Formats: sequence, C-alpha cells, structure tokens
Amino acid sequence: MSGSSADNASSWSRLSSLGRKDIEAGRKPLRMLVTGREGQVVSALVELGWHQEEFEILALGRPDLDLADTRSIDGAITARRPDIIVSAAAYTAVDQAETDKASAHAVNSIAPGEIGRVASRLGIPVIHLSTDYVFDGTKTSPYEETDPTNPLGVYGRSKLEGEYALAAATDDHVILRTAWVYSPFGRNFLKTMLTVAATRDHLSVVDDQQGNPTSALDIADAIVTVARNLLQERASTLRGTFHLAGRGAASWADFAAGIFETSRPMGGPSAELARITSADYPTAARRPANSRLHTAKLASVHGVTMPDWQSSMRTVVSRCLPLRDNNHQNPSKI
Ligand SMILES: NC(=O)C1=CN([C@@H]2O[C@H](COP(=O)(O)OP(=O)(O)OC[C@H]3O[C@@H](n4cnc5c(N)ncnc54)[C@H](O)[C@@H]3O)[C@@H](O)[C@H]2O)C=CC1
Repeated sequence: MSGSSADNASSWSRLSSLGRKDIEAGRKPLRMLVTGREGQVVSALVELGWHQEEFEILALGRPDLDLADTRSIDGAITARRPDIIVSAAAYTAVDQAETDKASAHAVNSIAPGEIGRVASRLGIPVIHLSTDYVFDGTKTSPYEETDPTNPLGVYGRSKLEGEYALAAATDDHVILRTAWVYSPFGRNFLKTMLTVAATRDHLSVVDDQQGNPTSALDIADAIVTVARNLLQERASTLRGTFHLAGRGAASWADFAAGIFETSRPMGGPSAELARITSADYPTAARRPANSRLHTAKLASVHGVTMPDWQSSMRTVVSRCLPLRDNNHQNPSKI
C-alpha cells in the first residue's frame, strides 16, 4: 500500500486486472486518485478496487481534498502524484443549486479547472464526470457529443463551465457525460423508490422525461477501461468528450416500474404507479424532457459498451434487498 498518513481515512484500495505475468514481472499497480469520499461513482470505484490489482485507488475527499478550496486541490494532488485522476466528486443537488449558486460554481465550475492545471503541471491525465443536464432536452433523438449545449438550470450550467475549465487547462483529459446514476451506494432514485414503496402502496412518478438510467457499477468499469487506454497511448483521438450511459431509454416512471417488477418477486417493496407529467411535480430546477445520450463514440474509440439499463438495474435492486444501509462493505471484512 502507498499513501501518506493523511490517507488513513481513505486508503489506497487495490484494483487489479493485472495478469500473473505482470505480477511476476514485478509491475507496480497504477495509482488512481478519485475525488470524493462517499459518492456513488467513488464508492463503485473503491469497491472495484477490492477485486482487482491493476490500479490502486485513493478516494480523497474532505478534509484532505476540498473542491471548494483551490489550494487544497493543488496540495492534495501534488503530495500524492497519482498516475491518473478521476474527477468524480461534484455538487450534485440539482434543485438546491438553484439557490446555492456559489457552492455549485466553486465545486463544479472552478475546481475542474484547478484539477486540470495541477494535472497538466505534473503530466497526469484526468477523467472528469459530467452530465446529460448540459442539454436542454429539445432534441428528439439521443444527444451526440457535438450537439449544442444549453443547460436549463444552475447545476447543468455549472457542470458545463467545469467542462470548459478543464479543457482549457489540459488537453490530456476525457470528459464522460453520464446520466441518471443509481447504485447500491449513497442517495439515488432507485433506492428512494424502494424506500418509499416500503411504506406506501401508490406512487406518482414523472413520465414525460426520457433518459438513460446508468449504474455507477458500470461507470466504474468504464472508467477503468478509459484510464487504461489513456495511460497506454497518448493519441489525441482518445481524449475529449464522450457520452457514457446505460443502453436503452426510459422515463422515470418506466425506471420505477422496472425497479418494482424486479423487487416484488424478491419479496421486496413495490407500489402501484401513477404516471404523471413534470407539470404535476414542480421542482426548483427544470429538467430536460429528453436527455438520452448517444454512446457510439465511446464504444468505437475506447471499446466501452454499456449493458442494458434493465440488467444493471436488476443487479442493483438485488444488492439493495433486503432494505438496509447499503454503503459499501469490504467483502474481505465480512
Ligand atoms: N447522480 C446523477 O444522477 C448524475 C451524476 N453525474 C455526475 O457524475 C459524477 C458522480 O456523481 P455521483 O457519484 O452520483 O455523485 P454523489 O452526489 O453520489 O457524490 C458526490 C461526491 O462529491 C463529494 N463532494 C461534494 N462537494 C465536495 C467538495 N467540496 N470537496 C470534496 N468532495 C465533495 C461528496 O462528498 C460526494 O462524495 C458527478 O460529477 C456528477 O455531476 C452526471 C449525471 C447524473
């Protein structure tokens, strides 16, 4: 294990697809610094780290790394000098961002630029997570990377500014725009549906927004593939912006229906669904009606093909049942 005493609370965890030959050849694991400590994507990467040895993962969040404090970003990265950085942490409270613009701006717009500047100085590639909410949803087919952006709210705008800031700071980056993230970790739509259905028989869920439910477990797999590619080849074609999302589209109501159809036969919670419109369920931030993402570029350039959202959803539902606090548990400690 590597890392300083500051890493105690968030130790380097091992990610391996190193073959026996690599290990016999004494090849050292590559060091991946992930921003954030307990987010969905962070937790999925840490968990992946327990099962593999190609990368050592350091999930670094507050107080060691505070994205709202640019000096802390420089200090945290410079002290650890990883082989690659995954910028996964963000201000993700979409509605709260409408009234807390300063925090969203600091974490989502400013921090990625600082990460990029430090990474560029040290010669480290950066994989940065962004969002489908950079689009306004008026397109009638899935969004491609080259489509014009036009965020509807503060969160989407702050994430788009973060994309610009990172790209201006370093060419050695990949921006992965993902969508509708769920997992056994943290807070997300899938876990909310199961929790609410445990106490209510009827639920109203929005049916006029279309997107791609995406498992953080699949995102973690994809990040490892992209990281490997970036570290193996300097080609500019591997860099830039890519869309990463579960295969197949759904509305939130379709997603909820799938969750309950999976949960019910497992003896888990389920509820009757009423399909409603966004107008029936006003939120502080407007959401795009269509935020489906076209993912062919990531498949052809990086070889990443995502599973159907239904099959990934079934995996996550089964991990969430019976309902309990599903924050990651190191299997080696069970
Ligand atoms: N959750 C979703 O549905 C979507 C997420 N994304 C993007 O994917 C990425 C990962 O999302 P999730 O894992 O779902 O996020 P999450 O909300 O589960 O976790 C965010 C993490 O960021 C950390 N964080 C927040 N402020 C921080 C600060 N000042 N300093 C250090 N750490 C801080 C939090 O502590 C948490 O660990 C984010 O960049 C997000 O914008 C994109 C599309 C949809």
